[in-house]
Amino acid sequence: MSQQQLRQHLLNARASMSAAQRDDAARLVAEHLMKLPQLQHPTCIGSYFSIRAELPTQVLNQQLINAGHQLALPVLHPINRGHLLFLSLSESTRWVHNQYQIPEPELHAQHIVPLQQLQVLLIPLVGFDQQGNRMGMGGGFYDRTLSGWYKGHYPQLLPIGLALDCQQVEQLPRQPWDVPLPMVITPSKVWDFRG
Ligand SMILES: Nc1nc2c(c(=O)[nH]1)N(C=O)[C@@H](CNc1ccc(C(=O)N[C@@H](CCC(=O)O)C(=O)O)cc1)CN2
Ligand SMILES: Nc1ncnc2c1ncn2[C@@H]1O[C@H](COP(=O)(O)OP(=O)(O)OP(=O)(O)O)[C@@H](O)[C@H]1O
Repeated sequence: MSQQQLRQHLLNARASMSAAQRDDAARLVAEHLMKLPQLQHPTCIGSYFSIRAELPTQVLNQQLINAGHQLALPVLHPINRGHLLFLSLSESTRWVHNQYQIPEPELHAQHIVPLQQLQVLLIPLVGFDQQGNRMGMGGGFYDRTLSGWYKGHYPQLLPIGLALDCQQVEQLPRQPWDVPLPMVITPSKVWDFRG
C-alpha cells in the first residue's frame, strides 16, 4: 500500500465511526489526559480545532479552559509556508477559516505563543504505530513543528497525539523528517513511547 493509500484507508476507518462513538471516544481521551501529571496545575497547552472525523476536541478544549489552562491553537503561518503558529485563545478570540476550511484564531502578533511556553501539544492524527510514528494530513505542518522539539529546543514540551483506537497500525513507513511521538492517547489507553 502506498503512503497515500494508507492515509485514505485510515481516513475511511475514522469516518466509519458514528458521531456518537467519536464523542464517547473524546470523553475517554479527555479523562486520560486530565490525569497526566503535566495537567495537575494550570499550564499552557497547544490544542487543535477538530474537523470532519477527527477525534473531537471542542468539549475537551472547553474542559481544559475550565480547569484553568491557557490554550493555544494552530494558525497556518502567513509567510513561512508549511509552518504553524500557535495563538492564545481568549473570550474575545475571533475566528476565521483557513484554506482547509479549519477555523483558526484571527492572527494578531501579540497572541502568538512560542513553543518554549507550551508544556503540552495535542496533535491530530490520521494514524500512529507501535513505535509512536505518526501520520497526519500530509502537509508536513506538525513534522516541521516537532523538528525543533526533536532537536531538544523545547525540553519542557510534551507532544501528545490524540486518536481513535481504529487509527493504530502495526507499523507506518518512517520518512527521514518524521518525528516519533513520545505519547499517544486513545480511548482505550495512554501509549507512552518514552524509553
Ligand atoms: N483540525 C486540524 N487542524 C490542523 C491540522 C489537522 O490535521 N487537523 N493540521 C495538520 O497538519 C494543520 C492543517 N493541515 C492540513 C493539511 C491538509 C488538509 C486537507 O484537508 N487536505 C486535503 C487536500 C486539500 C487541498 O490540497 O487543498 C486532502 O488531503 O484531502 C487539512 C489540514 C493545522 N491545523
Ligand atoms: N522538517 C521539515 N522540513 C522541511 N520539509 C518537511 C519537514 N517535515 C516534513 N516536510 C515535508 O512535508 C511533506 C509532508 O510530510 P508527511 O506526508 O510526513 O506529512 P504528515 O506528517 O502526514 O502531515 P502533518 O505533519 O501536517 O500532520 C513532505 O513532503 C516533506 O517533504
